[in-house]
Amino acid sequence: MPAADPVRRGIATVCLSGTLEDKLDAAAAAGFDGVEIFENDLVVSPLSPDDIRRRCADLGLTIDLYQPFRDFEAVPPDVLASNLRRAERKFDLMQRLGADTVLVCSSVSPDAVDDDDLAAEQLHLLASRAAERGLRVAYEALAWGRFVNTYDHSWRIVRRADHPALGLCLDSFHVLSKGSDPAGIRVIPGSKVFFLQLADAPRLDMDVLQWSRHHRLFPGQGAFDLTGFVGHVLATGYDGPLSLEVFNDVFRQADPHRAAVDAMRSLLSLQEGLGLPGPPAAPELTGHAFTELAAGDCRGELADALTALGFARAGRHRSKPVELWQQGEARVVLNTADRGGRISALGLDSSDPEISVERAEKLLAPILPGDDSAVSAPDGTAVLFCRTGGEQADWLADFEPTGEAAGGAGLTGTDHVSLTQPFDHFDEAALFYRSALGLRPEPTTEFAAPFGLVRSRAVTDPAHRVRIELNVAALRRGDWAPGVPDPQHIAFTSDDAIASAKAMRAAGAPLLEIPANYYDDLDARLAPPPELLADLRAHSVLYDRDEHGEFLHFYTRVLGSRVFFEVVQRIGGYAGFGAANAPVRMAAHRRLRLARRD
Ligand SMILES: O=C(O)c1ccc(O)c(O)c1
Ligand SMILES: [Mg+2]
Repeated sequence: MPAADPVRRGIATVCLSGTLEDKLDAAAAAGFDGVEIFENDLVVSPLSPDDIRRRCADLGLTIDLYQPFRDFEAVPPDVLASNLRRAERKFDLMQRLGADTVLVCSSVSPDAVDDDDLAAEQLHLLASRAAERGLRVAYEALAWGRFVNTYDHSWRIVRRADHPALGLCLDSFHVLSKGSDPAGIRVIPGSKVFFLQLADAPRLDMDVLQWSRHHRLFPGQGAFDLTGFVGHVLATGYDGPLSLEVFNDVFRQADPHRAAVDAMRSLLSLQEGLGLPGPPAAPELTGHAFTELAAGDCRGELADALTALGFARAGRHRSKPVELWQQGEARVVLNTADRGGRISALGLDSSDPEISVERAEKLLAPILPGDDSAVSAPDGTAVLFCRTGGEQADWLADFEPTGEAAGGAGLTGTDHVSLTQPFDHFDEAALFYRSALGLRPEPTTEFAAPFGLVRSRAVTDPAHRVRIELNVAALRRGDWAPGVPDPQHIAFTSDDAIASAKAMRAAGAPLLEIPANYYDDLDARLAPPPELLADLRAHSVLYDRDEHGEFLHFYTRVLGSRVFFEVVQRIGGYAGFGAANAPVRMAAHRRLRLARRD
């Protein structure tokens, strides 16, 4: 980031996997300025507090917070005495660490009583003990605190305690999970906000402690309005770090270096939303230029299928074993140098490809070795920014036209690309596409598929010219699940799906058969007009409808091990992906795999 960047960025060690050393190394490598040291990470470490202090200094990290100190306030005198003794030992430790602020979270103890005056009096005492050593106390209302569980309540107590070494820790999760109005934060003087912790989360209707301890996400990955929240906090004059505190079961197991980069990307993207210095604005993405398949081991099968779908091999790469297949504006590139039968690259048209790459790089996307117009997405798919048909940098110029003409089956372009993500990188991928590419995430949906729940989230440009659908098994898949491993597909657009299906079937396309039960159920649920239902049934075309419009779509069989094609027709403003029909497709693919094995 430029030297003028005024924002300090921090991360709590609890966000990352591994030992304290692993966590500190990862935070520093990702460019964080500071850390919150989580008590358990220190207690299990063989490093002395002095070692930790030195190590952080060597890594260029400040220790911005020591946390948490629990169950302190509003207790009978004997408990208070023992709590103060506990606090003094932690103050000793903080002085050795060189950390000047301790987080005290609101009590969940059965010893505590519902008495704000007593809480304020005892926190005042704690703050004066801290002040004697040049330390400060940041009081945080846990959403499940026994008596104090909203930020406004914690602020009333801090105001009543009235000690310069006592302030608030505001944590976006506790405020937003309770549905509290964060605008009220604006009345708190910035000098009394000692610390700001940031976490996003999916909207879940569940016990708030469980929600917090297992499902927090980095900003931009969940459903909370973090930009609005931080805007209110900054309006108070708060000038401390933006620090992430994310308890998440997946991140706790993930490579900490990778998770720390994901975390940093979330803060850089948040800064942009706040109008703070950041990467160049995202150029408009204007369409799917092409989708590349690594086809070295299944070129024949893919070429036959594309031919039957009405594509022609329109070009041959001038220097690489790569073919361009085209129909209308739908383009598939078969790269026979690479194997795996997977989608290896997304070619996206950008109004300014150079700026698109520069932005993605600033948002920590790895530039692809050997191709400075491409970055690597979290699942390893290359994302190339291009300008189809432009005067400069037209990627099509790399292809020698073959003169082969498309038979044509009514396909006009690419509607979307669907990529199943590795379980551990789904949230990272959604944030990557949102931040680095400037796409917008749609709400997360879930559906029950034959081999388990599937979670799905699409990212699109505002005009829906680029759509990328990200899917993941909602739970880590067991060994049994025999569905297509990590399926991926390219969906092409047609103005008349039924006519396209007819033409493709006549040309011998390997289309997927849909069982009669589906059409009986469709009739019961949506009652399409009888002639339409008969056409859908006759051609194995699936159907969906919502308040915006209608959707007709059909699929090919799986080609190679995991890739297939879809044809879609959108009528009116239908913006979904026919999620209700996905289990039908999955079961049909499964049946074919079994048949192939026999
Ligand atoms: O889950 C907890 O106990 C916990 C601890 C410290 C925090 O800052 C917090 O937000 C939650
Ligand atoms: Mg917190």
